[in-house]
Amino acid sequence: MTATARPAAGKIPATVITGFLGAGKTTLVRHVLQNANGRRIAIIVNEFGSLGIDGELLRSCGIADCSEEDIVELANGCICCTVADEFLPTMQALLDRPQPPEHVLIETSGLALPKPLIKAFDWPTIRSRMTVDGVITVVDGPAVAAGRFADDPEKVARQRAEDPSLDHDNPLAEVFEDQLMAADLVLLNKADLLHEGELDMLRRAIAESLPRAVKVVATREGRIDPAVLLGIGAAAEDDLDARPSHHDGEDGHEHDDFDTFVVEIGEIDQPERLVARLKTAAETHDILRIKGFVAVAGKPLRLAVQGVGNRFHHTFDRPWAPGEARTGRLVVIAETGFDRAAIEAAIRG
Ligand SMILES: Nc1nc2c(ncn2[C@@H]2O[C@H](COP(=O)(O)OP(=O)(O)OP(=O)(O)O)[C@@H](O)[C@H]2O)c(=O)[nH]1
Repeated sequence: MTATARPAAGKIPATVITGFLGAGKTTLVRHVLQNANGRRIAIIVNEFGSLGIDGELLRSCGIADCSEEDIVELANGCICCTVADEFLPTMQALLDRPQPPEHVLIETSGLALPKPLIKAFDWPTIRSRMTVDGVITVVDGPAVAAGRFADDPEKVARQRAEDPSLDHDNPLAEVFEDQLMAADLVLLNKADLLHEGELDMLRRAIAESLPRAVKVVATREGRIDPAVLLGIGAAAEDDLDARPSHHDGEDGHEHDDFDTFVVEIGEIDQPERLVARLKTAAETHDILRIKGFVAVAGKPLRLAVQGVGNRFHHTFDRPWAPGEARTGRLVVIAETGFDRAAIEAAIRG
């Protein structure tokens, strides 16, 4: 890769990759790693659920330049709420390595608000040595086109009638908008699932909804030249006011709008049957995200399963390791209020 502009005073640049559940953040990170051309990149991966699926997916993708120690997982919680306890010590440890990384990519969980994370770069110990080079927001194009994050006007009117002080009724919309408003660059991903007309319309609508001029680029599987992503030189930690949030003025935020659990399943016979059950469960229970690994009878390889809304994808990713229990584990994320027992039953069949 051509050397990208090094931000001020030799600070190590960090790129924050945000975007709603399943938008394509891990896919983008993988693409950047595959095209790093020897650049020493460290990855911090944060997940909402307690299982580190994204870290696993990145580790199993067989990129020569990417060693295990360059992927640091912050699972079990949301990075925006664990900044002091987990994120800052992790960054400190990276900086204190004999050979610190040349660039740090931070993949937030799909439910994280990016602003508290950007603010953390203002802490004195980090500020002197690192800068937020840019915030990249990955958008699930088809999900936006389907109105996934749009308000339901009737519901809003009903709720406002009950509570006139209400700011927003829609937790999905709120997270999605916070992620967009923090962006230095928006990737309108999954362009392969949209028509040209839809792409143009979405590009315009997203650009117009942003508080400042930000480029919106259509991508497929995060395929974009890393030179465009890295080296933006935004110094976002100095520019927080330009990135409004629904949670400005609050001390923290709650994640009780969303919940997650893990379903354990034994060996399955046919991936297609499992996927059919998952689809039905996702549609019936309005599940936002399902992902994990499953063992298939007679197969030495582990099956990686991914679902966003009712769109599923499965692929064998790596052999089960010697001594590793062939137990399937699927993370389920949905808005709170779901029927866990019914979802588990529907998935197990
Ligand atoms: N059709 C299509 N699928 C895509 C594209 N990019 C990613 N995907 C698929 O979308 C699913 C989710 O992708 P991820 O990269 O895991 O998404 P993520 O944002 O990291 O997900 P979370 O970490 O759970 O929030 C996977 O099945 C990907 O293969 C794309 O451009 N087109």
